[in-house]
Formats: sequence, structure tokens, C-alpha cells
Amino acid sequence: MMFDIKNLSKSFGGVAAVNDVSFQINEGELFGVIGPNGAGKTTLFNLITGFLKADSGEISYFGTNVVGKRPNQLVQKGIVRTFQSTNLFLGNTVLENVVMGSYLTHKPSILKNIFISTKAQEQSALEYAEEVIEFVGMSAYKDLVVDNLPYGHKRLIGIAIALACKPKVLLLDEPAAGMVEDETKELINIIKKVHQTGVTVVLIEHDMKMVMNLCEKITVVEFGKKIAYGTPQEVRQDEEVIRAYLGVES
Ligand SMILES: Nc1ncnc2c1ncn2[C@@H]1O[C@H](COP(=O)(O)OP(=O)(O)OP(=O)(O)O)[C@@H](O)[C@H]1O
Repeated sequence: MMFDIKNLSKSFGGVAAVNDVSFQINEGELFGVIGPNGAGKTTLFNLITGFLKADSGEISYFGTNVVGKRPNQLVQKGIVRTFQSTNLFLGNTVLENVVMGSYLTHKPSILKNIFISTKAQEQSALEYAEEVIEFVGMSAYKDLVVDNLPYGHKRLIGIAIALACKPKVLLLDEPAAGMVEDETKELINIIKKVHQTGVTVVLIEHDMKMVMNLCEKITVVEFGKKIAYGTPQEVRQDEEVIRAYLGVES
């Protein structure tokens, strides 16, 4: 088992954003987290990736409790996320963004070594960045400055940056938000490809259809509480889910 999340809780003032949530994620799984607005999905992601510290509960990752570890420590263990908003280095090319982004966002300890890194190390970082750019289908754009690229492309660069960190588990926070239909199709192909390479994928998504079609296991949250967990088939038939979520299809 990759993640064993037990009785996880996080409150903001009086709001229990994540309230006594437990579930498991197996290695290699394509896992979805769904729930209405404000249900606690992003907070859950922030807890798993070390951007927030749980008030109580445990996040066991391959048998070790990682609550309290910093995001860059978790990246080094293979837990890598993308963000809802695109956060790129304007004025720089796609390739520069992927090289710099993976250093700056996820591996600050390597940044310190940039100045003493060997030509061979630089070359291998560059080659790997080119590989992940090709993987997300952006090779034709690699030398273009990112500023004027379409929104969907910017989001793919965000995924390329995450992939450059060599994740064991990739957490995607609403990757299809703001994408047009063709971009969403392309994104789904990329998510499937990432999964096929053996990387565990955890997806937060409002697009219910996308999660139901893509994911093998799903956790449904509402008002900070887990209300269902299972296969898409099981979740689809769950009365709580029908009441809370499917009844108000987005
Ligand atoms: N930093 C914060 N300070 C105060 N309240 C917060 C903070 N972050 C989240 N909350 C509150 O916690 C609850 C859960 O928010 P969260 O963003 O995790 O939900 P979500 O399911 O990701 O929502 P959405 O789908 O709208 O992104 C909400 O009531 C939100 O207002």
C-alpha cells in the first residue's frame, strides 16, 4: 500500500475543512477525490503534500508517517503535485521553465548545487526536461516563451514540471479546470500515459464524468467528511453520493 490515511483532520478557525478522514491508496492506482465546492479536497491535497500540517491523524506513506514533513522533503520521496493556478516563469521558454521549475519548486537543495554542478549533470537535467516536454506533447513549443501560450498548454507545462521531479505519485489539482474540450481530451491521454508508466495518480476534479471514466478508486468528501469510497460503479450507486453530489451535477 502506498498511502494509509488515518483519521486526518484540519480546521481553520471554526471550519473543519478535513474532518476525521481515512482512506487508502494503492501503488499504481489512478485515484480520484471528488466532492462539492468547499468540501475539503484542496485542503486534503495540501495535507498530503506537506503544504499544510494536519491537526491530528496520520498519513502513512509506504509505512512511514509523513505528517510534518516539508513539501520539498516529500518531493524527494516521490510525492509531487501540480497547482490549480498556473505558476510559470514569464519571459522564459518552455524548456527553461521545466528545468528551472523542477529545481526551484521542488528541489531547492539542488538549486544550491547548480553553480557547482558539472556539465554532465546540467546536460542530463536538460535532456530529462526535453523528454518530459515530449511526453506531454509540447516538443514543438519547447523554445517558445511561455507568456502567450494558450491556457491549456500552460497547464501541460505545469504537469511537465511535476514529471521532471520523477514522481512516484503525482497529485493533480483540478487539471481540467478552464480547459476547452480538446485540451481536456489531450489531458486525459496524458494522465493515462503517466499512469501506464507505473506512476500513481491522484486527481481532484470537479468534472464528475472525467473522474468516473478515468479513476479506479474514488473517495467522495462533503463538508470535510468522507462520505463514500470505492470503485466508480460503487460510488455511482451510493445513496449518500447521489444525495450530496450527483443530485447537483456540475
Ligand atoms: N487557509 C484557509 N483559511 C480559512 N479557511 C479555509 C482555508 N482553506 C480552506 N478553508 C475552508 O475550508 C473548507 C474546505 O476548503 P477547500 O478549499 O479544501 O475545499 P475544496 O473542496 O477544495 O473546494 P473547491 O472545490 O471550491 O476548490 C472551506 O470551507 C474553505 O472556506
